[in-house]
Amino acid sequence: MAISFEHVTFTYQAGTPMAQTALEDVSFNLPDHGYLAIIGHTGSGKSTLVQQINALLKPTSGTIKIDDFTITPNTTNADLKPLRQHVGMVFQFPESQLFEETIRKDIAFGPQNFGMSPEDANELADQMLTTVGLDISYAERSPFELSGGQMRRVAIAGVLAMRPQVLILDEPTAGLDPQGRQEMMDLFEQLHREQGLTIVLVTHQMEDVAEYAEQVAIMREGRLVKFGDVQEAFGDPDWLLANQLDVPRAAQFAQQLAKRGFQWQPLPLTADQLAEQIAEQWQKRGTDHV
Ligand SMILES: Nc1ncnc2c1ncn2[C@@H]1O[C@H](COP(=O)(O)OP(=O)(O)OP(=O)(O)O)[C@@H](O)[C@H]1O
Repeated sequence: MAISFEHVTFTYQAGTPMAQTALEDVSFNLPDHGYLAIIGHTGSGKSTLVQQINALLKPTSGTIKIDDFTITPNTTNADLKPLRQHVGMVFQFPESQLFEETIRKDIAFGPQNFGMSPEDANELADQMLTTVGLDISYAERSPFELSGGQMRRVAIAGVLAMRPQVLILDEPTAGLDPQGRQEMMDLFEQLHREQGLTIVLVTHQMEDVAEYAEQVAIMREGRLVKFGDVQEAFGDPDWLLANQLDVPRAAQFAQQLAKRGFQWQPLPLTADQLAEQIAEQWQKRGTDHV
C-alpha cells in the first residue's frame, strides 16, 4: 500500500492549555511495497507519526492517503475500521499483550474477532506460527512457557494473522540479544520481499536502517527534516553528525579509507557494500600495476 502525508499536523490535547504539537506540517510519499525507516531523537514525533498511519490518531490538520483510504480530521471511526485491518502494528515489547491459554488461541483471536470461523482461524494460526519460524508443535502450549524472543514471534504471528498489507514496527528488536535481533530483522525482510508487505520501522539502530530499509524519514522536533532513499539520505555523514545522529559503522570506516586514497561511488553503508567496493578497487589497482 502506498502512503502519502500532505501537510499533516498533530497536536495532543488540542484546544486545551496542555496542548502539545507533536507533528508539524509533515509531507511525504512512500511507494507501494516500500520499506521505510523512521529515525530521530526521543520525543521527535516518530511514534506519533506511525500511529497516524493506522489511524489510532487522526491528524489535527492535513490529509493522509493510504491506497484508497483518505484520513482527515473529520474521518469517522467507522470509516477507519477497514483500514485498521490492512495496517498491522507491532508495538514495543508486543509479547506483553499475549493473554490466551494457548499459542494457537492467541494467534487466532484477531481473525475470529473479525468474523472468521474457529476452524479457519486455527488453521491460519498454525500457518502463521510456521511463518514466524516456530514449530507447529508449539500451538497447544502456553505462550508464557516460551523465551522472550519466541513470545515476541507469537505476538507478531497474531498481527500477521490479520493479513495486513502494511506492517508498522515500533522498535521491534528492543531488549533482544544480537542474534535474536538479526533473526527478527531477517523475518521482516522476508515478509517484505516474499509477501510484498510495506514496512514502516521506527528504530534507533542506524545499522538496521542501512541494512534493511529502502527509504528513510528523519524527524526532528515534530518536523520531517529529510525523506528519501537511504543511500541518498545517508550519503552525507557530516549532515548526520551535525544532527547528532549516528553514522553507520561501515560508512565511518569508508570515510577513514577515503583519507588513504579509496574512492567511493556511492558511499558504502553496510559491510557487504564496503567489501564489494574494496574488492573492485583492489582488482583495479592490480590491473593498473600490470
Ligand atoms: N499522550 C501524549 N500526550 C501529550 N503529549 C504527548 C503524548 N505522547 C507523546 N507526546 C509528546 O509528543 C512529542 C512526540 O512524542 P513521540 O512519542 O511521538 O516521540 P518519539 O520520537 O516516538 O519518541 P521516543 O523515541 O522516545 O519513542 C513529545 O514531545 C512527547 O512528549
